[in-house]
Amino acid sequence: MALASGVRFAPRALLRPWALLRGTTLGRTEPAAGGGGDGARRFGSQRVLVEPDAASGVAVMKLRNPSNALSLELLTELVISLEKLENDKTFRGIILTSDCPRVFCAGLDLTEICGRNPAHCAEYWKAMQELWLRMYLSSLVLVAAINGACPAGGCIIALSCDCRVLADNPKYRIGLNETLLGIIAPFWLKDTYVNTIGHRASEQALQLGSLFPPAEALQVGLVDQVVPEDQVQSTALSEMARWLAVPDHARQLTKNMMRKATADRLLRQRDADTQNFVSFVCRDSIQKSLQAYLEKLRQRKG
Ligand SMILES: CCCCCCCCCCCCC/C=C/C(=O)SCCNC(=O)CCNC(=O)[C@H](O)C(C)(C)COP(=O)(O)OP(=O)(O)OC[C@H]1O[C@@H](n2cnc3c(N)ncnc32)[C@H](O)[C@@H]1OP(=O)(O)O
Repeated sequence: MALASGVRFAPRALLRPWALLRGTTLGRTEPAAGGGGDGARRFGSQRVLVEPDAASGVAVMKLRNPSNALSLELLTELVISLEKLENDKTFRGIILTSDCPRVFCAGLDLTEICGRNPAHCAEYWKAMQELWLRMYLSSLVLVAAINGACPAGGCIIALSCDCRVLADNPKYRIGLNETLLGIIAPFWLKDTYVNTIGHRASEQALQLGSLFPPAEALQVGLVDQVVPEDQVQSTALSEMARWLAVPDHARQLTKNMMRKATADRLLRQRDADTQNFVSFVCRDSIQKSLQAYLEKLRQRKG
């Protein structure tokens, strides 16, 4: 972590050369609609589309998985896209949004932990930890433009950003609803919640598994702005400008000062956290609940 320079403090050594890029098209670049020079070239993969604007130093990163459930592939592609932008000094900020109607991110992809062996569950959870660590400690400004439902793992992604703009639609609820699914948010999610909305509000919201509609999310401090749906992107850009008005080194070191202890706590206990997760989700009772829940989701669709 090159803390002294104040430029890059995301822990590079965290990234493992996962051999799981099956079926991805990472690194492919294509001209953006309307053509243009280098500043308009977008790149991406099956599940993440990146639209970089070199002139402003801001890239828009769009999730485009079904329901944006956090599959292993999506987690990996997000980490790689993030790293690519962090390594390119042209970029100072990312707006993270969804290309999927009505859903920002459906949280953990439950098919990754339902009926899978412990080794797969462990690989999956490590990838989840990795993305959170990368995002939470990113040297870039991350603004979440939340244009859809944002439960559980979706909320974690949003919380790891520096700022959140939520579309004013009562169906777009946000929060950590794990308890209602019979699961428990691990300590680092709890810590992130507490860092964002404070201890008492987190205690209540975590125990009750609250999913907040926009006005309540704003009131509790879970999001920074609630705006009409067609203004989410423009508001995210205005927020970005506000954050980018601050000198990078001062903002980055301050961000690190605020977040490092929380991230370090996970880094110290990463293996134990993985073991807890695996032994928990591999229990018969949890597997049965997961199966029933997935079935309910599929039936609800019809
Ligand atoms: C002391 C011990 C300590 C132990 C520590 C261990 C802790 C272990 C637990 C760890 C907890 C980690 C924290 C994170 C948890 C999670 O994220 S759990 C996932 C929570 N997410 C949800 O509950 C969301 C479920 N989905 C929905 O509510 C809706 O789908 C939606 C997001 C609101 C979108 O609605 P709509 O647009 O109407 O789409 P649908 O038709 O409902 O869905 C489309 C298809 O997508 C599938 N799908 C949806 N969500 C998921 C998902 N999360 N995983 C997998 N698949 C999902 C859905 O089934 C549909 O599929 P098809 O029918 O095949 O199209």
